[in-house]
Amino acid sequence: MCIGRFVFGIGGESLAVAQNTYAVSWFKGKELNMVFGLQLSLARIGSTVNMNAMQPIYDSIAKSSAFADAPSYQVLGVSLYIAMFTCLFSLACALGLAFFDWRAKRILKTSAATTGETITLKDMKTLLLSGKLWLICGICVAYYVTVFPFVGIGLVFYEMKYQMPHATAGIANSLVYILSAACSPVIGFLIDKSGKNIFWVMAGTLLTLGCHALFAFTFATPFLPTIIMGVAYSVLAASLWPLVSYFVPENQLGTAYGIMQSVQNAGLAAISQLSGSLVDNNGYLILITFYLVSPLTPVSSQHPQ
Ligand SMILES: C[C@H](N)C(=O)N[C@@H](CCCCN)C(=O)O
Repeated sequence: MCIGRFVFGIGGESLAVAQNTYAVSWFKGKELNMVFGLQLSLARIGSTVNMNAMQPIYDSIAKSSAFADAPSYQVLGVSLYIAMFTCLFSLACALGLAFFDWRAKRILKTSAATTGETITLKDMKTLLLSGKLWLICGICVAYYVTVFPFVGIGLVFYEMKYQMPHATAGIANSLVYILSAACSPVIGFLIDKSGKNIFWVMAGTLLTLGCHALFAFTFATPFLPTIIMGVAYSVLAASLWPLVSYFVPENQLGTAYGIMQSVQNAGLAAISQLSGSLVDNNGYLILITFYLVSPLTPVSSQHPQ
């Protein structure tokens, strides 16, 4: 399983780096934040379908006559084969993209997704010494560790703190992603119109901070902070990722996004472990208080655009 997850991580994250680089190369100076919003929206539709569909798929295979006596790992294997079809769909889309890129290159007599320049060792050194890049990486990791691991353990959190039945807790937990799927493109459009990415990054961070405070210190309905968190996450993600393209030259974008994803994933791996151990040993109040402190890092590391 660990090998499978390792390969999955390499594939998924490389895909994300390529997606971000293509998006900037094709849409910079146009509606870039909206394009990132659309990408986020589709990614979150995928997460929501995954969160809600896999268990029913597994249950219906287990109940089917063909697998009535099958051990659970076989039922799981068949469920994962079904999930594999969405990866094949993704591959088909990538092939379509390659075709359009090749066609654009032929018509425009240029490389569509790059300037034709490749990164040099000198560029790499300049990039690695760029304070702005590391600040964005800091914002990214400090913010994302308060959202993805929170959603990861959210189901049990809603069940335990708010005594919600399993199904209601599942709905509450999916709300962050459902809202993000619905509103990310609109938010991206609004960010394009205002052109103030750093302001929106700060707004998203502060709103998320408020949500964690409500989760930690009140027993008011959790639906309100969950809904706000869905909107705040969309605001942050649609404004943060395009920000890289404002100061990194086009031939270094892939490397810059690769560094950003690596830092993000290193933080997520560590904080997911820490979240589990904090919940088990200290309870949810300490965990949410920890989430409350983490976004302060992005707020304190931002300066006006
Ligand atoms: C999957 C990746 N590690 C990630 O965090 N992606 C961001 C959005 C990246 C911009 C769109 N390609 C996310 O919020 O899911």
